Amino acid sequence: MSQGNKKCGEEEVEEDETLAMTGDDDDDDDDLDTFTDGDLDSGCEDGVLGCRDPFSSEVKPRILLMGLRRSGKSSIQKVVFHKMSPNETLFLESTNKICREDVSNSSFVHFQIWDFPGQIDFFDPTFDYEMIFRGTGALIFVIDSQDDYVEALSRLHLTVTRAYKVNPDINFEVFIHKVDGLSDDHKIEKQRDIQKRANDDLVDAALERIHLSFYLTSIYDHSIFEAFSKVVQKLIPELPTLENLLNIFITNSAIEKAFLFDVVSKIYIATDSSPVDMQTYELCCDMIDVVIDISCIYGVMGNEGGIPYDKESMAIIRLNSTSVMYLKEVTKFLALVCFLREESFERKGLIDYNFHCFRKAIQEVFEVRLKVLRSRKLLSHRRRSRQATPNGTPRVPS
Ligand SMILES: Nc1nc2c(ncn2[C@@H]2O[C@H](COP(=O)(O)OP(=O)(O)OP(=O)(O)O)[C@@H](O)[C@H]2O)c(=O)[nH]1
Repeated sequence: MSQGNKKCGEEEVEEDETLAMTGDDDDDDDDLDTFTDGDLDSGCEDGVLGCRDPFSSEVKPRILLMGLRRSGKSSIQKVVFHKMSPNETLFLESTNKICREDVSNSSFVHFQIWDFPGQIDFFDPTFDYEMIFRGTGALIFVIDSQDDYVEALSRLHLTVTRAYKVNPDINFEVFIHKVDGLSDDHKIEKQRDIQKRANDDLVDAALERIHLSFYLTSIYDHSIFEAFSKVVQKLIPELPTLENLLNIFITNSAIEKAFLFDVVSKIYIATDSSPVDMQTYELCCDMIDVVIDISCIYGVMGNEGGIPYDKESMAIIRLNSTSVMYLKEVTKFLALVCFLREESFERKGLIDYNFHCFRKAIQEVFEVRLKVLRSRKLLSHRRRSRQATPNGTPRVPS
């Protein structure tokens, strides 16, 4: 099914801003001074985006997209989060500013993506890279596998070592990208070579403790969604609980595989502990496309104009391999997609009952998360008000 349904995808993005870099700034406590006033106003009011909030990296982690020019960073962002069709990315213009975007699709998927222009020197003294790396959850470094990657590897090394010094908790993710043009053997060979060289560079710098994760990706198939799913999953603190709930659900319902999907982005935020088979994942993505496309055509649009996806959303697809795919709404943004044998599906009543319990448990996890977020906000609000005098000016330390 088509991935180019922009209408369905548009709602996922709360805001899309382009930040301009300005001069340097010594004040470590106020990250935003590195950007223009306009950006400050539009992007970070009340600490909603958490830029001034010391807990921001936990509340809304940043995912940085870095790499050389034309490696495919903007294309990845557009295809995964804007439903742009891969062919349209041919016409994307080169990014010349840092583009920041808030992704708040679901109760669990909340983060900011910062797309960096390939040609900038982010170690320029006027550029506050410490501020950027400090609030970062994951750094995705994109390497164009169809190009000579010697320069990309040295830039990767520089980026990773600098970032690690500022924030050792960053997850370093390397996308060996544009592998659609390579044969299977060639892909494996490239991955092995890139992985070896990147790790050797770290060993030479006595930084072997830095862990790099590698993924073979392309916007022309589902590999980019799968890789992004894994990157995002590492940033979800509730992941073990979600996996556990899925394990309990599938064992009690004779289901073979279950994914918890963020419907808009098709990122799966959790799955049970059995291994993920790429074909199964692709079928699940296609099923979501079918449901959303059919709902867009025949469904009733809500007042908010979001995707036509609600409590009633469900679908059953019988495959000719005697398997059944079953999709059900879990929350406003999440769907459970299951794979099971036809004979297991005869006990649909039991599956639906177990699903009811599963959904309730997910909602409880979500409520706990909300409570934690609220208390963090309150805490940072109190800290800020303690730092300010009644008329709002900063309190001068006595
Ligand atoms: N074959 C192939 N081409 C891709 C893939 N991803 C991106 N491209 C192409 O690569 C070119 C550059 O993509 P961009 O997304 O603009 O690259 P960028 O890294 O954002 O570039 P800058 O903004 O200059 O830093 C475009 O023509 C894309 O169509 C892929 O997975 N496979």
